[in-house]
Amino acid sequence: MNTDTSPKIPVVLTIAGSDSGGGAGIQADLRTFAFHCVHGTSAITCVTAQNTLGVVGVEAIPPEVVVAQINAVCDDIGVQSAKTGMLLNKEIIAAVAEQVEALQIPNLVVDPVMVSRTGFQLLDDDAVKNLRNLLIPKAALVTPNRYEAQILSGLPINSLDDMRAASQIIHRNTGVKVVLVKGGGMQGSLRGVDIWFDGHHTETLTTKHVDTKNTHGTGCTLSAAIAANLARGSDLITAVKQAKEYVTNALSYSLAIGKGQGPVGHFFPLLNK
Ligand SMILES: Nc1ncnc2c1ncn2[C@@H]1O[C@H](COP(=O)(O)OP(=O)(O)OP(=O)(O)O)[C@@H](O)[C@H]1O
Ligand SMILES: Cc1ncc(CO)c(N)n1
Repeated sequence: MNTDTSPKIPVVLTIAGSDSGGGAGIQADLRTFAFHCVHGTSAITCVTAQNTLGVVGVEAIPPEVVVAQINAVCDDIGVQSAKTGMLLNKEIIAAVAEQVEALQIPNLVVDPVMVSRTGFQLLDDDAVKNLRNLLIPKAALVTPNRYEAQILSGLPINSLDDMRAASQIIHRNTGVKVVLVKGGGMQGSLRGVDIWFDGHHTETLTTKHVDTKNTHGTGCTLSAAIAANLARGSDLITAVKQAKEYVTNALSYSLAIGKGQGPVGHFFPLLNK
């Protein structure tokens, strides 16, 4: 084959856990990458047994195997951006932070995954310190949800003003370039509202609230879409706005599968054709 005709496709890396139900984690990330026309690569940090009802088991991948996956991808293929999702424990976080630094991985989006929607703990209690001190400072963007923003800022969050205050504290405490506090865990129409803080400007990013119980994977999908948009050349605020639109569409076309909270649906570009 004449490789000169190969399209130039950006490459993105996800460092995250596997979700057997296919709605979140690595599975959501790779699907999101494909629908953004970027080539997805992965470093799996843990394997979860989960479905739409919740998480029933989790097994960690040894940190050196996580590192080997990151190196295998970066040494040969190279990436234009990366995201982290479920990292599970402090050893994996420290190893990932070291590789991000050593390999100078660009455009890092950190989704500081801590607890599933169904209340299952996805990060050890003693791992928050490493997330805050080692990994988040290396990110272009950190995307805590309501619960994660409360843990990272120490503030209870019940209003938009609380989300704004938390974003500023997280920015100050970690030195991350930009904080996006997500509103999916808030009440009513605030569920479609996120707060952006870059150290100078606060922006309130609003998309229409979608009334559905099938919201599994919104956070993973958002951070994966942001990383994909960055790899395609969008600036950060544009990447976030485009990703929010994608998530809103995915919520509108979410899948009523399983007996619990179904996943967001990525097939909207292919439907009604
Ligand atoms: N019902 C909704 N309608 C519109 N947008 C929503 C809704 N729920 C969540 N979002 C949006 O989805 C994105 C992810 O936010 P959310 O707070 O749900 O993340 P998360 O809790 O990390 O997700 P996950 O359930 O995957 O852990 C945000 O941009 C948020 O505004
Ligand atoms: C593997 C995995 N990553 C992230 C989340 C958060 O939605 C989840 N439930 N499972």
